Amino acid sequence: MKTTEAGDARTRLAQDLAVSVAGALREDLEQQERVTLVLSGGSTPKPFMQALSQLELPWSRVDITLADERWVSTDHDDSNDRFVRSNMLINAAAEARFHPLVNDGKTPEEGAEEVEQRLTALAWPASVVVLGMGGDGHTASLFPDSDQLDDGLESGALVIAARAPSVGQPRISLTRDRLMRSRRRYLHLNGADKKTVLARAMAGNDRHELPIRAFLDAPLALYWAP
Ligand SMILES: O=C1O[C@H](COP(=O)(O)O)[C@@H](O)[C@H](O)[C@H]1O
Repeated sequence: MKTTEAGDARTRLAQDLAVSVAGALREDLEQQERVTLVLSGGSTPKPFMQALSQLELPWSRVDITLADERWVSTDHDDSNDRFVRSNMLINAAAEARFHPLVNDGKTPEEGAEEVEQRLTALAWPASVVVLGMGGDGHTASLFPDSDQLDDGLESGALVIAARAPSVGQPRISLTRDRLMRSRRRYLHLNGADKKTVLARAMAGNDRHELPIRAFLDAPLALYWAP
């Protein structure tokens, strides 16, 4: 496929996903006062967030948080917080309330408890969780080479501090348990490489090898473009 065609397909996919997510939030907002939307960082979600931000919704009743975050300052290039503020909390969605995963703690280990308390106050189950996936099969910050992977997959905590040799910055991540406390989950992927990784994940069951597997045993809507 030519690059421009792939780009068009990714843009259409991002728009379709935005329409689905907005529909889900609207549906839940008819039943409850506030709803929770959990988003992922990384490069894939940018056009999705921009499309979603333009859709009409009672955004002031939407609480947005992240599946994971790098423990960096909020003006750092790698900050998901900054990414959400620049690409999601704009247009109509500027009215939404954002709940960051970072605080003044020097490390995620130091800051995690306060983040846990803060996020506990949101409406759970979340209406929507949008996951991404890395080429190593990680999702959120549940990395195959992380000493905290078992905790992330098994513990009933809301968040964990996570470190992995494969990534430089310390992270904070929602646990599998919390990500699964959601009415709808979407997996947003672009590219042939990620399709191959997902196919491998679907063909096996070792969650330590490919942590995304921990999310494949329950409904997960796949949004993939070449
Ligand atoms: O590091 C991360 O990577 C994955 C995928 O990122 P992408 O750049 O390939 O879209 C993301 O889902 C995850 O939340 C993030 O921490």
